[in-house]
Amino acid sequence: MTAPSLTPAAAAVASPAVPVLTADDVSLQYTTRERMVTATWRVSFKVYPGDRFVLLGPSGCGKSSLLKSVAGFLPPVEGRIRLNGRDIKGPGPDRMMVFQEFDQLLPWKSVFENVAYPMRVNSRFPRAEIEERVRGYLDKIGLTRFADAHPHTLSGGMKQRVAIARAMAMEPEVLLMDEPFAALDALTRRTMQAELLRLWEDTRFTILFVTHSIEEALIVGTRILVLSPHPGQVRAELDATGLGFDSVATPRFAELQARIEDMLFAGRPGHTAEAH
Ligand SMILES: Nc1ncnc2c1ncn2[C@@H]1O[C@H](COP(=O)(O)OP(=O)(O)OP(=O)(O)O)[C@@H](O)[C@H]1O
Repeated sequence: MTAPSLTPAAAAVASPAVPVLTADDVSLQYTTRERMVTATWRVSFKVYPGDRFVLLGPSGCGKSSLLKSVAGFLPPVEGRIRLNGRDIKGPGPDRMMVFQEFDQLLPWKSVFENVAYPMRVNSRFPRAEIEERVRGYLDKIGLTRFADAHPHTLSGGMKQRVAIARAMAMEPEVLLMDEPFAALDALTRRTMQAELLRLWEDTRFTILFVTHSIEEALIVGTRILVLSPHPGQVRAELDATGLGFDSVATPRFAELQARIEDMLFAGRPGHTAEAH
């Protein structure tokens, strides 16, 4: 009897050992008229289905550039990025991005239409399913009552929720999140982190999440890639499985936090390893 063949995506889900996303020795550069900037230098990592994979590092280490490259907007000058075994050649609906900025929604469209928009301009789902899918995702993020509202009437947190619903509704292979909560106040940021974890518990989607907050990385991430300052190189990959809000005061959380701080700040003024 021959084994049933699986699509690359289905095969990746069937075997947790098959990465959904692979970056091999990825170097990224920008060439402007005045100079050439190396954003990352030979960065490698693997993201497995259901990972909440965090890229963590100081400002300018190339986190956003890596995300842009995975999204298909910035080809590597060296190395390869593959999604389900295929080289990334450009943007696609299998990788949806959530940004930090509150102005990522279309201001002239309602919340409902914002969430529906990528589905309407893509053939990923049958037309007849779109409305139901939008309603389902608005319900998931608690914004059903605001379906007809326009973005300018929403708070920052609500706008980010809409952006997350819009990206999730496409059911991408990887959800790309570029400091999605960085512009929110501390309280709303916590709420949104908790909400993301709740949504993840529901469907275990794959997330590639960029942050420069060590605490956020430990709360949100299952695996953390620590990058050195500019140009970004891999310092370490850490397992943060099982950590969350409940573990903020635990020895394991403190130990990982201290290790990351040492990696990022050792030798800098004001940093002493004994402080931990
Ligand atoms: N469009 C661009 N043109 C030229 N240089 C750029 C461009 N975008 C980013 N860079 C440079 O590439 C390097 C990496 O930038 P990137 O935004 O990826 O870092 P980051 O780690 O995401 O930083 P931050 O946390 O501040 O957003 C920086 O030196 C930055 O100045």
